[in-house]
Amino acid sequence: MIDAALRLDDVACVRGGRMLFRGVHLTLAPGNGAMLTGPNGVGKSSLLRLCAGLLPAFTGSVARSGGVALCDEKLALDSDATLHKALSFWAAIDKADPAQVDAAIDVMALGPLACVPVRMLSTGQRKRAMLARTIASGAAIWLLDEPGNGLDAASLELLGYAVERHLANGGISLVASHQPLSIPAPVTIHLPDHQVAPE
Ligand SMILES: Nc1ncnc2c1ncn2[C@@H]1O[C@H](COP(=O)(O)OP(=O)(O)OP(=O)(O)O)[C@@H](O)[C@H]1O
Repeated sequence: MIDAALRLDDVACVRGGRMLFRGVHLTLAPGNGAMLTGPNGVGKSSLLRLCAGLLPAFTGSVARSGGVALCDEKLALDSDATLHKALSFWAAIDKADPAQVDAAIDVMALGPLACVPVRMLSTGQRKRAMLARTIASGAAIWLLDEPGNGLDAASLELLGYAVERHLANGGISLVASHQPLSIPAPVTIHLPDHQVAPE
């Protein structure tokens, strides 16, 4: 992950004909974490999609170096497969070491559920499974959209620990949340500060 980098230069985003934000600058190097804050609808998910390359910037530029994992509200795990099999499927596509699946399951304390079909997981357990998928991917750049949704206090601690370890290993994280989260992120982009005032 030595070469991981994420850089936004003067980025603006338009969706549905409306400018959501503009003038966003961000430079993240190995070991750097940032938070993306603001109320519902301000454009946090849109900015993460921009960073993932799934949405074009209206103006400005987005540059990435290293693999990207976007963890949002979509489950994207085979609901009929066991958790271990569903995670292994994606790890193979990501060309990740299969051992990383077991490690990710451990990090998110999902060991007792490894043989349970994904469809039987609770809301919080599914969220932990999606985070485990991100961890197992081995991607350098983690884009986490509301990763605390549905997590209990113990799971929130696991999330904080996982991000901390990822950064210590030279990864990068950008985390969108409308609620405070206890995760390492010295940089904050508060999106309401980048909104265009209505005329
Ligand atoms: N595909 C789309 N086409 C048009 N507008 C969209 C599209 N997706 C999202 N929007 C609009 O863009 C705005 C920002 O949405 P976004 O999901 O980025 O906000 P958010 O800050 O992540 O919100 P939340 O905290 O509720 O998740 C919203 O007004 C939303 O309706």
